[in-house]
Amino acid sequence: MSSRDNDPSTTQRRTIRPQRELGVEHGQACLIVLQGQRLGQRIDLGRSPLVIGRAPDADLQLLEHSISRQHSRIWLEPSGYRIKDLDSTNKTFLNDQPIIEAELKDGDHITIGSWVFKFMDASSLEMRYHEELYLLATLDPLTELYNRRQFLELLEKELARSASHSRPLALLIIDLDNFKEVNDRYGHPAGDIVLRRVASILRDQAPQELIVSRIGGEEFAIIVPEQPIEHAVAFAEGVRAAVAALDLHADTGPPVPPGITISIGVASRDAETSTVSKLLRAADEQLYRAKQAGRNKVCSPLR
Ligand SMILES: Nc1nc2c(ncn2[C@@H]2O[C@H](COP(=O)(O)OP(=O)(O)OP(=O)(O)O)[C@@H](O)[C@H]2O)c(=O)[nH]1
Repeated sequence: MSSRDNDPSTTQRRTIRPQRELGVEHGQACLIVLQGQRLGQRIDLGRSPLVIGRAPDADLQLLEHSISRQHSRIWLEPSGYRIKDLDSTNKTFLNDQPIIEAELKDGDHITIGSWVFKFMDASSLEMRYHEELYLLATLDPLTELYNRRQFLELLEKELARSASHSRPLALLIIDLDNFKEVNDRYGHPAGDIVLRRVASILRDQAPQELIVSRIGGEEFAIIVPEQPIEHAVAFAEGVRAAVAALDLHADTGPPVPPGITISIGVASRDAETSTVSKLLRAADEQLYRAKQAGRNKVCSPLR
């Protein structure tokens, strides 16, 4: 196995699903990795064709020498999904038979190089079971945002992608202000209502390409791909203002507090923050500055 085979960006493109898209759409199908890196990983098949290959611009990039740059294509026709071998050197196999083009049926096994995928149709019970498992494993039950584990996985992939394409990447760490007081004064269930309300503001404010997660008790994070830090700071300022303007009494009535504020630390990928832990630490340092500066603030290396 070459060192590139360990690249964490492998298979990243179709695996990142913003929260709003969670749930099986009618007609949607997926591939499950049965053999290869990230065993059990699910790749959603939408309405646009999926090109599988070794090339960096393949929709599903598999970094393995036995796989051609453009190896196979899967696409949706009115009758269902089809697969075609793109004249690859080592062929595409469907249920162990080499194919040129074929219809995909629920449960089919696709072999490309050393990878084996299982095709699952949205209507299959197994697909629904996988969907449930996927949601349980990746979502925070209170807010239905991504959980910490999924956040860390997505951040690692986004960092690798941003580095390999020399694209910017920013990270926001968001912490509720004086939240202990909310719990102490209004009770834990009221605290949960506040957390859910803040989560829904974050979800509503964030454009679809942003990745919103709950990474701790009263701590959230938003990954901002493809944006310079100036844009991420402007977005953070908008989120901070939207939460500060919340009228919780009007929304739900007592026993929740009348309002809540948040502090936000923003950092972006550069030579000093090129790993998950370094980028997290940089954003945390900015969050600390925001708390020290009196809370209800956005801090970043810019200000
Ligand atoms: N209701 C509720 N409270 C939680 C949950 N997870 C953590 N907390 C509470 O969040 C509070 C965090 O308090 P601290 O870390 O002291 O921070 P803080 O009071 O927000 O103060 P600053 O961050 O300095 O503004 C604690 O009271 C935790 O019990 C949760 O899921 N639900």
